[in-house]
Amino acid sequence: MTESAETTDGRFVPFARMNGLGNEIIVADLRGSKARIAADAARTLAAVDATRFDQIMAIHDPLTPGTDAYIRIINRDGSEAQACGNGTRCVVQALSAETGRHDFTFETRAGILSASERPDGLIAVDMGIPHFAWNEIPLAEEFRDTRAIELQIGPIDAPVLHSPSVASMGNPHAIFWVDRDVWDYELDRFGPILENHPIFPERANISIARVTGRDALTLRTWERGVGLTRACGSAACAAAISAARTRRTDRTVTVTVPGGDLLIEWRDDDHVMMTGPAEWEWSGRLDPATGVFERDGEPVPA
Ligand SMILES: N[C@H](CCC[C@H](N)C(=O)O)C(=O)O
Repeated sequence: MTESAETTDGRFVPFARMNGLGNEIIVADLRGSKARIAADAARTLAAVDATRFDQIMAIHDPLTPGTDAYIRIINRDGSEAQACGNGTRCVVQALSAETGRHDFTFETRAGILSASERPDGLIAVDMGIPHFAWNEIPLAEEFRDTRAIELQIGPIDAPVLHSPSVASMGNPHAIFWVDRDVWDYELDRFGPILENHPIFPERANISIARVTGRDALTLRTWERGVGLTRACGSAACAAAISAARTRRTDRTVTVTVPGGDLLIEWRDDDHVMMTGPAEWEWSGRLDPATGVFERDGEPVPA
């Protein structure tokens, strides 16, 4: 994080452009400020190449004693998400660089989670416990068994994708199982239709997954409020637990996403652990009300 916010008129807050396996993340530091990042400001930042992002992780002062920060998660379209695994790793790396600490506890809309930077630099996040009940995901109608729900796309008699597993990792996910290469499917075409399907009253993150072994799967995700991304940590968790729940894999799985590998472990205490990298790219300052920004070392815009 940068120290330069004080040199502005107070509107600007420090941010870092980072990524988690190619999931494009802006970590914005709003601690000590009453400001929030406006949805319009987020959309403005998303429209500029340099600051195009999948999620903004807005770090706020803690609400609950014992936590290090409250994190608001903002999607590219300005909507809010409950969970973001890759972004959480970026926050850990940023705060670890700032404080020298390695263990953190955060609060998000999905609850309280802990995360640690390991000596090898990888970051492990406790993504909490999954939820499988139809009304917790949520779905618009009752399904007793969410390991495979009735939903398909493509011709009625020869659907291209069908019978997804659905799960909540704090945010809603649908996982379509496929036998062929995950790149063979037009996720850019089906993603928007499925994300906004009436069965998902809060929309959903849509993934296609191919099981490649008892401990491995490949995954592509169309993210709610974003679109195709190179990685989605909560989707990797949702896919891994759904694979284990349907006996396709064991409970520890390497999930290969377009940006690389995430290790997911569904522990016996029901918590889902996600381990992977985070990378800093550059830092700057932004105005949370407008989305006006500048890189460190450049003059502050008027
Ligand atoms: N990229 C994130 C997921 C963001 C989820 C968001 N698109 C939503 O639920 O609205 C991750 O690594 O978990």
